[in-house]
Amino acid sequence: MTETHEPPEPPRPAGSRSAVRSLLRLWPYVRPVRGRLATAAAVTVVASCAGLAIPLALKWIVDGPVAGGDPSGVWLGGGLVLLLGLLEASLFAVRRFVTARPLARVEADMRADLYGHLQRLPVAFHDRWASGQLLSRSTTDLTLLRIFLAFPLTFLLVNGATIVAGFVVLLIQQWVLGLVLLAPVVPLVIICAYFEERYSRAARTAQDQSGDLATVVEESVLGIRIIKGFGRHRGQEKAFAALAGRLRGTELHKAHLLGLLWAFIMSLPELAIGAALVLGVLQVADGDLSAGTLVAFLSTALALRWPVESMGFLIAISNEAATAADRYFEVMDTPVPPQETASRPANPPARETPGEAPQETPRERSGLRLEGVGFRYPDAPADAPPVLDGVDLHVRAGETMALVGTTGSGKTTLTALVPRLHEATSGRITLDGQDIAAMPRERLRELVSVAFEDPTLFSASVGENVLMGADGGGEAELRRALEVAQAGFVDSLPEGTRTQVGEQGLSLSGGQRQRLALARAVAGDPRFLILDDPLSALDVHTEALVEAALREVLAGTTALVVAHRPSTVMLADRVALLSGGRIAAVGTHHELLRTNREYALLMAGDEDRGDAADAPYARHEGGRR
Ligand SMILES: Nc1ncnc2c1ncn2[C@@H]1O[C@H](COP(=O)(O)OP(=O)(O)OP(=O)(O)O)[C@@H](O)[C@H]1O
Repeated sequence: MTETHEPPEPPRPAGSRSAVRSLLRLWPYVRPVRGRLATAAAVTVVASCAGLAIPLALKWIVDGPVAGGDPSGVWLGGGLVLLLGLLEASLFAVRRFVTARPLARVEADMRADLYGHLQRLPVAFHDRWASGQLLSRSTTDLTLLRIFLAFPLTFLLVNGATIVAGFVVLLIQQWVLGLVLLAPVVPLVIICAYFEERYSRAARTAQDQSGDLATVVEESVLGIRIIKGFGRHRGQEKAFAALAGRLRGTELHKAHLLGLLWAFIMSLPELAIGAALVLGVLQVADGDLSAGTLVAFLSTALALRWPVESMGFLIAISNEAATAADRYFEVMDTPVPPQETASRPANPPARETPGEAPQETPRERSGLRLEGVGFRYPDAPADAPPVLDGVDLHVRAGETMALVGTTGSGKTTLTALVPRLHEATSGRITLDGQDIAAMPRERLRELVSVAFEDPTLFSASVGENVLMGADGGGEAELRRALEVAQAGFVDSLPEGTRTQVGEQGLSLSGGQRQRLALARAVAGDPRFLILDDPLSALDVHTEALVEAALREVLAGTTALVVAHRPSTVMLADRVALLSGGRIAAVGTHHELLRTNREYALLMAGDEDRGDAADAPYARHEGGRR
């Protein structure tokens, strides 16, 4: 952890883009509610017309009953104005009612689609993207889009139409004064175009920065023990303050731009209204214009103030919504590998098609086989050697193979290829003779179960966490899995197996979490078991108990177990040594201790000491330190 903590950069778009084009991409989601939105727009138009009719009623009152000294006419006119006002207000309320529910649905649908897509995207995508960026896209950005659809979208159209209709009314009333009011339109259009481009850029930066901030907060919350343990809270605070300061700067820049736009949008029309007022008064004085027409003209012009002034923040929100749409579709446009939805053709051709029961003969129970398997991480530097290069390994059916190698030799990477968390870049992997590349995902998940070094648990009950590994498994399955993992401690939890474990199982110890993760892996009796150093957090006594129970499970399973310690290696029938991206040696623990210097050094926990070649390997024969 460094003082100037920088979250990984998410992919950011280059160049400019059209806000309209970005927003048009929302159409598939908006289409089902288009009727409601159109109704809301129509209601808003009627409400705006009611508002625009008020000045006309005023003109009638001034030129008619007021000029003619008719009090009952004034009362009638007053009543009419009141009615128009009430109609306008109630129609705006109806608009809200019509749109609220369907737009909440649109937001929920978009969020569900994003979540579903994230689940299908490969692990490599999640390795590359900061979690805060994904979090902010699925929360703040979608809320922004709902707000846009509920308010600015309708009002941009309605206010635009109101402005056009208002100017037509103004020109009909008094075309010279109307032209005076129209004069600011050209400079305002130029200013808006200038503003739009700059505001879009600032909005994008601000939304990305708030995603970065979310990443830092999330990492700080998850890593709170490390931060406290290393006394790094001041450093984290500084890093957070730096990022928050940058976001604040961007928000201020946005506010500055918006303030400038508003200043123009408000002052230019005001100047035009002032000029029209002076001109109108002179015309009334000359007798060229009736006082009623001037009142109506000015009332109409004033009624247009809100639609004109609102354009500033409507454009601003629309820009932010366009940015939110871009950010949303950047994730949604990331293609899901075809294998996530269907099997890909393999050589030899797949022996089963999705949905079919696997065709299997005893001859095909050939275990787990890796043939010429190579792998390179997609974001690895071009000149870096592949992590795995021509791995050949055969784990016989029912056999337990330990996988050992120095730190960073690629053990975890290799184990991740079997459940296809990553796709091998070359070679092939077969399970009982079936190429996993041609196997439907569901089938692969049924066959292979995994437990990783980092035992992630979900915010759910202990039972639910364990039975994730056994679709439809019941109490008996749960008990058996807990027993194998020596996880009897669950019975002393407040609600036994129904106890909720917190985010990442934080309320449990590392060893307890590891045992639950192991129970999850063995529940459901998988035919193939992949365990990545499953006993590393256990004390010697518990480890021995888990090993004894695990041995029974492993007896009927084909297993690949990443091992760092001789005690874990002792669970295995044979051991494979991964070195230089390949399998350098395969044999029993004792054979390799005798014949392979690198293996012997590894088991001695002394891999870096070159002069230890002649160390008395025999002392490890017992398998335990
Ligand atoms: N997501 C990733 N992107 C790029 N490179 C990665 C990624 N994950 C791991 N690597 C690199 O791949 C190599 C193998 O890593 P891996 O985690 O498989 O090693 P390992 O043998 O399991 O190590 P350990 O014993 O410490 O767990 C390392 O050099 C590592 O830096």
